[in-house]
Amino acid sequence: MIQFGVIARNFSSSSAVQSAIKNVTVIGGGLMGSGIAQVSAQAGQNVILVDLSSDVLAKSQKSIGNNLGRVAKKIYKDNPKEGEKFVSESMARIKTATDPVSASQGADLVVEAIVENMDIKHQLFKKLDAAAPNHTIFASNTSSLSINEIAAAVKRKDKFGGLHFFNPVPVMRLLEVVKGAETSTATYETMMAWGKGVGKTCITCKDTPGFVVNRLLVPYIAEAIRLFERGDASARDIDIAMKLGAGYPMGPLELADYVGLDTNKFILDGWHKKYPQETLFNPIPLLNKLVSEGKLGVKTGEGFYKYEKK
Ligand SMILES: CCCCCCCCCCCCC[C@H](O)CC(=O)SCCNC(=O)CCNC(=O)[C@H](O)C(C)(C)COP(=O)(O)OP(=O)(O)OC[C@H]1O[C@@H](n2cnc3c(N)ncnc32)[C@H](O)[C@@H]1OP(=O)(O)O
Ligand SMILES: NC(=O)c1ccc[n+]([C@@H]2O[C@H](COP(=O)([O-])OP(=O)(O)OC[C@H]3O[C@@H](n4cnc5c(N)ncnc54)[C@H](O)[C@@H]3O)[C@@H](O)[C@H]2O)c1
Repeated sequence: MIQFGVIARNFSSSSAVQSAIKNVTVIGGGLMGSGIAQVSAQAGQNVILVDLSSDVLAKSQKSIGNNLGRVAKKIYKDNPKEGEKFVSESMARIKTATDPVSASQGADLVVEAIVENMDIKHQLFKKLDAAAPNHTIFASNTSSLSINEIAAAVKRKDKFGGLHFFNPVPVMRLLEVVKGAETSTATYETMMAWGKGVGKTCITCKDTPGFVVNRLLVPYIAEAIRLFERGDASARDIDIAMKLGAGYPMGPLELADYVGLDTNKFILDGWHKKYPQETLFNPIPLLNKLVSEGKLGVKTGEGFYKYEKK
């Protein structure tokens, strides 16, 4: 059961975000960007959510509205009127745009949550670096790429770091705050204060592949897929084992479907290339087969499991 009491407590302490950041531009209005925009707005931040596609933005605004409703039902269960006010005021703080440059002109913080592709992230940050105010902090929500390597595209390396949220953002209470080699202490402290202010429990780590959680999740999920591929156990039993045996809310194969098998494959292939001697990161024929057949998990209706189309 999700501890909404914790979210409520975080929310109340975050309603006056105690940091230098008031205006946040989130670039990438997909799964993660929409969640980051939501938690920022509900903590009182002014948010501009940017995506290439206005269709994506329209879909994301709808899902943000629905998810705010879920949060409101928990926090204001005895006062629905207040709940409606919470939702409408939070939604009013979120603007959308398709031009990242103009959307970053007034930003104190830009959080990037676009496609996990180094070249595309470089192109975006290079463009923003030349246009955004000098004080603006840049952060990437990347799952698996190096913060230092992404920062190579900008001059403001002292104002660049990692803010790694977890899916689904409104529910997962962790935020990994990553200090790059040249991130200044002031930037790091501002990111930590902002993360706390939007209701997250912040941990910090160096710029190491996968930071903390994914570095442990990658081998875990990879080994679960190999266990299934060898026929040692069924997908269902593997997932039940980890839910009842290790207390996880989702089993590894369920989680792989939830995050997306293409994302899993992308990360594994990237780390195999970077660490060819590490057998834990070896390619997995079954994963490659599912991805090649377009069975990407929840987002396509089938992965290790079949899902009803919503
Ligand atoms: C091949 C191997 C190598 C590669 C492997 C790579 C793996 C790692 C890398 C993957 C890629 C990137 C990963 C990323 O960088 C880091 C991550 O995000 S890792 C994933 C972390 N997340 C999890 O582990 C999720 C675990 N699951 C859960 O916590 C829960 O199942 C759930 C998702 C919260 C759903 O909860 P349930 O109880 O099952 O179902 P409900 O639907 O009832 O939801 C419960 C409760 O939560 C509220 N809620 C759910 N979703 C949202 C939402 N989107 N917004 C707001 N609220 C939400 C909902 O209100 C429910 O409460 P109720 O309404 O019932 O009162
Ligand atoms: N999915 C997860 O579980 C998860 C969790 C944590 C971090 N991440 C990371 O967050 C980032 C986004 O992941 P996601 O799952 O939200 O992906 P997504 O595909 O749901 O969303 C990405 C969005 O970025 C948009 N986009 C792509 N290029 C763009 C550009 N140049 N300018 C503006 N918008 C652009 C796309 O239109 C898309 O809507 C990735 O770096 C990923 O590694 C993902």
